Amino acid sequence: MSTLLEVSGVSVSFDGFKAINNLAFQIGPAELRAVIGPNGAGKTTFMDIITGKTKPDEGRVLWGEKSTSLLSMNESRIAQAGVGRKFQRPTVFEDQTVAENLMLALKNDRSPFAVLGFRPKQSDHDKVADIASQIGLLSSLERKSGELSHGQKQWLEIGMLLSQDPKLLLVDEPAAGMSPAEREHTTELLVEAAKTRAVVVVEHDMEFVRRLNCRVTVLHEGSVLAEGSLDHVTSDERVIEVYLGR
Ligand SMILES: Nc1ncnc2c1ncn2[C@@H]1O[C@H](COP(=O)(O)OP(=O)(O)OP(=O)(O)O)[C@@H](O)[C@H]1O
Repeated sequence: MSTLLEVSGVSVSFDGFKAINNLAFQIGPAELRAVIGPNGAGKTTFMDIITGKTKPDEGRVLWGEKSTSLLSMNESRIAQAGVGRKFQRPTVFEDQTVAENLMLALKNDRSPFAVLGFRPKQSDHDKVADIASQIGLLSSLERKSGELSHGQKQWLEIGMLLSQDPKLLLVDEPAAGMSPAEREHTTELLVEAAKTRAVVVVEHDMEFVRRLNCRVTVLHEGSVLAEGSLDHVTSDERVIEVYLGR
């Protein structure tokens, strides 16, 4: 299997505390992966390293067919290279419609000035409709985003990221605060997205992780403690110890 992202030997310390410790992680170009781990395991720092927000003290982060190092790139270049990140709280433009939010994201320029002189082509409208259908918001295109439910706002933001066609999508706790029906739709959305790109989902909710039905990486104290199917990792004695404190 080819590799899209390869992290190896990565460590980072904050004031002498090793938040990431000799971390190794690989993901393929069309793969869904769940990353779990107790509080403070290093999940957020791991994503910060991939997106360039935090630079590690040592190690390698290689990207794409040419194994380009992401470490020499700043955050915006890493985003341009195809890394999209969805934070926990949705950050859509509440006064704009769903269609307008998607159109803005499509143009990859969120400044209102860029929109003033912008005349969307038919192909842009088609792409917006296509993404709205993927995220289940086709019938809500003309609604103001502020009127959407929490779950719908999360989907809209995922759609805004998808419209930029990232090769790797990092998603932080997508199921938090969602109703059971919304969680189910989110699962489908992420599984579908991972058919054509790599998707890494950081999640605490094990039921949600089970439904993703994908390979799971367990982080603990900044390293990979276990990796494999959810059944495999949850039957690992060390994982049980970390989660249950035994
Ligand atoms: N900028 C920072 N300065 C100092 N310590 C930090 C910084 N960022 C993270 N840490 C510490 O590094 C460790 C890993 O934190 P991180 O947020 O990556 O864990 P996490 O797995 O995402 O946790 P949670 O599930 O609670 O979000 C924690 O002990 C945290 O306090």
